[in-house]
Amino acid sequence: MLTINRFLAFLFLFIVAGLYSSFAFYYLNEQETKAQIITDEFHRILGEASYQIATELEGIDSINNFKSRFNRQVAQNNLIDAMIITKEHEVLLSTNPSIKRVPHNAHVHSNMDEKKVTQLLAHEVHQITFQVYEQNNPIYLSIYLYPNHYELKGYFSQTTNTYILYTFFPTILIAALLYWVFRSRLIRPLESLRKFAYYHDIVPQALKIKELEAIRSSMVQTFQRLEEETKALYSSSRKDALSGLPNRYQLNERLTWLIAESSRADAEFAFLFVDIDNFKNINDSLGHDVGDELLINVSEIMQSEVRGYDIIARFGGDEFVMVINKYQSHLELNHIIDRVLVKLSKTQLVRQQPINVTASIGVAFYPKDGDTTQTLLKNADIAMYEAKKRGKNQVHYFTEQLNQKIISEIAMEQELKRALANHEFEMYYQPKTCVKTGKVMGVESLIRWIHPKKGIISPKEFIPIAEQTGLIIPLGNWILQQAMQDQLEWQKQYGITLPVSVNVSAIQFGHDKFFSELHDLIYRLNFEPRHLDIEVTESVLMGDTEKHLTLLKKIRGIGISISLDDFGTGYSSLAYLKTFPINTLKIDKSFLDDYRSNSGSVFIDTMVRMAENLNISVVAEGVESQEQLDYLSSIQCQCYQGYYCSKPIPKKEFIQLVHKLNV
Ligand SMILES: Nc1nc2c(ncn2[C@@H]2O[C@@H]3COP(=O)(O)O[C@H]4[C@@H](O)[C@H](n5cnc6c(=O)[nH]c(N)nc65)O[C@@H]4COP(=O)(O)O[C@H]3[C@H]2O)c(=O)[nH]1
Repeated sequence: MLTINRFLAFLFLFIVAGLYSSFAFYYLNEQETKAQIITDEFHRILGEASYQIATELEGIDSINNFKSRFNRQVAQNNLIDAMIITKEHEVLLSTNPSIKRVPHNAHVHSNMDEKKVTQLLAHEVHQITFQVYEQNNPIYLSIYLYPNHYELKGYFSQTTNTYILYTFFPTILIAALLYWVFRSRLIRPLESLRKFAYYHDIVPQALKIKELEAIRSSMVQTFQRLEEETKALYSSSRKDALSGLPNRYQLNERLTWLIAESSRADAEFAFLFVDIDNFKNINDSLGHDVGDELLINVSEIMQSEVRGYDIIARFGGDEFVMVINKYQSHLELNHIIDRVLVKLSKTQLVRQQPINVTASIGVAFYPKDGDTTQTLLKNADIAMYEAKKRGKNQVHYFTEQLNQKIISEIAMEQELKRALANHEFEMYYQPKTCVKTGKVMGVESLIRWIHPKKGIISPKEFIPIAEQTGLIIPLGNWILQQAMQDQLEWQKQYGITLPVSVNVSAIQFGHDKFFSELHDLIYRLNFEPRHLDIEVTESVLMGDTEKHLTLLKKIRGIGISISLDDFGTGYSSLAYLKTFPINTLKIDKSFLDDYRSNSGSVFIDTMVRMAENLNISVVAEGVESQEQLDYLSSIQCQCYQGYYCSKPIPKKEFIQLVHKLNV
């Protein structure tokens, strides 16, 4: 590729060659002119001498009269070595006594028209022949001129030196000057522009060449603009646009730095994952603008509670991360978190609307709970979810135990999916027995997971996970169908008609299609609805009251009865019993465990009396002994469930049990 340096080298060679050839032309021309002048001079001398002799010679004997003139001529002209006059082969006169013979050199030329320097130097002798009369007889004389070759060579070599002197130095000087101009005005500026374009560091000085200066100034402007844009982009890519807090990228960077620093100093810091409780509701009901402003408020509140070296970042949506370090004790850290929670829960005025929010915070510690950003984030997130589960508006600290629990829950989810597809579930049945007669009055269906490796798994282990993952919907449908089919089978095969109770979880109950699917199933199986009892817990009543009341009424409307499970353990309210169409109260096992104590018996007695007054039947759960049964009998509780009668058993065993008890 052609570079400027190469181009300049070519240019200089061209200039040097041009200068040299023009100087050479001038020099050669000049040499030729000088050679011509010298030759002409020799010509003139010979011509003049021949004329003088021809006109003045009186007789051949008087030829020596011209000697003095010839001597003078030779003496005056240092380019002439000698002159002689000859007649035929005889030397008549000579300015140099050593020349005694007529030159017979083959190189003697009489033609003096050629004017080349080399030929001038090559001529050894110049000659002219002319005619004179001796007693009226013509005779021919010749004059020979011997050039002084030593002087001639010296003369021409002197001009050659002068030529070299006059051509070499100016050429080198001009070339050097041109090179300097090009280098300082073109090559160096271009090189500085190249470096500037590549490194963007040193801004080149203003340039002398107008076009280059235009390029330089436009480059400077462009780079300045690019730098500003890059800065703006860098800042926006690291900041959350809404709150102005660092975003997750900046958080990652700062955490990486903090982890390195803490690892060196062997220090601990707390990683807090903060999630605003029910933020979606605020967004949905009050609009995104209000939601956005609320998030700004929240970020300001959090900022006001931490110190400069702590980090607050918006992680996305309503999730924030706080990294708190340099606290004296966990107590101090807890104070900080508490302050944030308290301040957040105070009524906030957003667009003239008073809004109450709370937050759930999960805490993981570096390095105890994780020594990478990912692990800390994951563990703080797990802890945050635990805080939510425990009722929100609180902080929960991560522990490895909790982590393991979550991990096994995740594994359980996968296994549950597989189990559902592989039909690994089976319904067990536990009788509801009459306290007085000991006969089976009804039956509760209780699911079991027959795991191929682990054996029977209790519903307490997998139902909560099925609820969390939504698997409870297909599983719940299967349970209902299985319980109804078994009930129908007992009727048809054994003539046993017992109402079957099926547990329905709050999530299953809240599912939009719950009623329609239940209705379809009953219709499809041709099942008598009054033989079905649905067991719900108090949490079902606490949710969307209006919706659930309507649903319960619809269920009751088609003839299905409703039992309230685990009664007395939750937020039992008399209002529920008044409002909701409940058929049966199931007194929780914990009360029966405690029946001997005064307070325990009072509760059981009160519940039985209250149910009686409200025309609601009662089932006491968890009866394990004759004493408990006697007690129930003494307070006129009609029905019980418990190991005392039977544990939950497979359907075939259950039928045998019914046959045995209901004789
Ligand atoms: N120690 C003791 N325990 C007794 C006694 N009598 C009954 N139990 C146990 O008490 C639990 C009663 O069921 P739950 O309160 O509805 O509590 C159930 C229910 O909430 C849930 N569950 C069970 N099956 C299903 C189901 O098919 N669907 C749904 N959604 N949940 C179910 O799992 C929970 C646990 O079920 P299980 O392990 O079968 O445990 C059953 C039963 O085996 C007793 O005398 N002593």
